[in-house]
Amino acid sequence: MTAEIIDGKAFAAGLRARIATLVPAFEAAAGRVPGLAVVLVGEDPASAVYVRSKGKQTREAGMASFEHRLPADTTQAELLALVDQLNADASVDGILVQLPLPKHIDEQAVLLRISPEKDVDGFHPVNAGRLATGLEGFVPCTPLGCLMLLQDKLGSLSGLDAVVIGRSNIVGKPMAALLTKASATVTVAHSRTRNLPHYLKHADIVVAAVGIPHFVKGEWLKPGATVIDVGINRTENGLVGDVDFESAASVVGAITPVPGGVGPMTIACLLRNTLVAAHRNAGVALEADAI
Ligand SMILES: Nc1nc2c(c(=O)[nH]1)N[C@@H](CN(C=O)c1ccc(C(=O)N[C@@H](CCC(=O)O)C(=O)O)cc1)CN2
Ligand SMILES: [Mg+2]
Repeated sequence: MTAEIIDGKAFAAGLRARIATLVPAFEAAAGRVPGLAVVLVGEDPASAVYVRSKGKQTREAGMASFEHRLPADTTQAELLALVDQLNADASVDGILVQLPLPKHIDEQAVLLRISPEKDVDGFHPVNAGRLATGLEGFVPCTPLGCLMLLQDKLGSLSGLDAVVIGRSNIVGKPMAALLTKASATVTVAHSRTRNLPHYLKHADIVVAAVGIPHFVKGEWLKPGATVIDVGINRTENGLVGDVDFESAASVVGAITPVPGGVGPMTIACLLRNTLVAAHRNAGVALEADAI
């Protein structure tokens, strides 16, 4: 193995520590701490773990965590009523509805109901549109975390060739928008792309978010490339990424591991977005490059 392992877990811990240092100044100015409401519907075990981590890390950063656990048979109307209540609650700066939702609930209808000013997940079409047009808004946490790791490793991304594998609203599309904004030359590939190795051979940056275990092979990658593996696939051999780590690590320059790469960045960026939301909602200034 020749690749540098990008330690997302350590980077995320540093980011959370920086966020925690900014909370007291907000509290002094606003007379309250930032608040994050997290809503979990049903008993999906992985979602329950993520929601527990979000609550714990929110409190550790000195913010208020409001956790709402609803039964799997909650109706869409009941969930929308809770979102309305959280939209109107001045102690709540950020609202996050944990995905996936049970099948009987229309995910888009719920995400549309969250006030864009409290949409710390960045999933509301208003925030997606703001990102697409270069306006200030909330950027989805996972791609924001990927961008931070890339910029930390590479500095400027200007002119670099990037391939994003995956076109979801949560990762692939916002990732492509962020890389474009950073002046990379971006190709969006996905599970139906013909001849993916053709695109990857030229890619200085690869972000794999396709949801297929070990999908990307080392021999497809450009020597020295930087690879960000967003995949979190539960297999009988444990948690694995979308990249075949073994073969990739002998070719590329740097790669994120799974676990311990992108995953921890997701929650750290959620705390970042919540702190930003709190400043905007309370009309308190936050230095542009504070976090
Ligand atoms: N409303 C949202 N729902 C979901 C999001 C999201 O950003 N907003 N993302 C994912 C799940 N997710 C956070 O919610 C998340 C996934 C993974 C991790 C993480 O730290 N992973 C660890 C491994 C943990 C494990 O063993 O499972 C790692 O990769 O090291 C944090 C958050 C879908 N839903
Ligand atoms: Mg896809």
